[in-house]
Amino acid sequence: MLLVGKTVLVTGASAGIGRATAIAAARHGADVAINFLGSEDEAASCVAAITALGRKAIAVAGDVADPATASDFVTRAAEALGRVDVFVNNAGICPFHAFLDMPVETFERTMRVNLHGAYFMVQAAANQMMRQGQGGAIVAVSSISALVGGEYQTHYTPTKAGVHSLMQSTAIALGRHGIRCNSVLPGTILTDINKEDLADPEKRARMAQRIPLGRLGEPDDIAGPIVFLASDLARYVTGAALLVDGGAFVNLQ
Ligand SMILES: NC(=O)C1=CN([C@@H]2O[C@H](COP(=O)(O)OP(=O)(O)OC[C@H]3O[C@@H](n4cnc5c(N)ncnc54)[C@H](O)[C@@H]3O)[C@@H](O)[C@H]2O)C=CC1
Ligand SMILES: C[C@H](O)[C@@H]1OC(=O)[C@H](O)[C@@H]1O
Repeated sequence: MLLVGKTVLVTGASAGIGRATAIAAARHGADVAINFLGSEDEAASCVAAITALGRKAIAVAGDVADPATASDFVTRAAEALGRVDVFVNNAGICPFHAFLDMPVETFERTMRVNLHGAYFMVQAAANQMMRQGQGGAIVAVSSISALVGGEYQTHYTPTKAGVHSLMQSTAIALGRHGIRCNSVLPGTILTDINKEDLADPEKRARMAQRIPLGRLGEPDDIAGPIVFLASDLARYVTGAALLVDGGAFVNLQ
């Protein structure tokens, strides 16, 4: 159990990697607050899974693209659970689209959710950790896409590079306060974000073949590394980026 007595906040946690992370944190002894947008039922199901593990949980609705959501989420989490020790910035979108006719709205929405949202959420969480005066850990879900391109992800990959860069800069800004900032860089993980893109069995098989570990990832493959970075086992790790991709990145030829 790596997070006993900690309070963990996760954005976009009603499904996918966020949900797996929230539940893994509870399994490791943490109380958990989740931010979500959309399905109340999915959020309630995540809360139920956490409380079934004997931990406290709350769900707070909010669009991370709105900067006001950040202070609302952090304030309500701290009121309900007492404090904020770990913040996981996970919420994200990837509406696949070609470059040459990228709609302005798609570009701007992707930036606002993935990058602006991360910025204001991390800032709000860090300010709460500062008020508590006992340090903390921030983990951002970046991507292998911070390191490589994607033909239909020209709006998305810069946000993931941006999130990775944000962790490097906040690691410097917050290190003296005992707040560690790291990112995880998942490879391709089977979730709703890529359900449509990977619906073609040939594409899916081609992607899996490129992965030395022989399969696409699942949300729990990412939850473990996030829990590790959030925990005191990683107490001297800050400004780091942990690639969690089954070996895909190094498999050039
Ligand atoms: N699935 C993959 O292959 C990879 C995913 N990632 C990143 O992982 C993170 C989680 O994505 P997945 O679990 O894969 O997809 P997902 O679609 O299952 O989960 C995304 C979550 O973010 C929430 N969300 C979306 N927009 C939001 C907003 N404006 N405000 C609040 N919540 C919002 C969604 O409701 C959902 O719960 C994203 O940041 C994504 O970029 C990174 C690398 C690979
Ligand atoms: C959504 C994509 O399948 C996924 O997102 C990422 O960040 C990965 O690089 C994959 O392209």
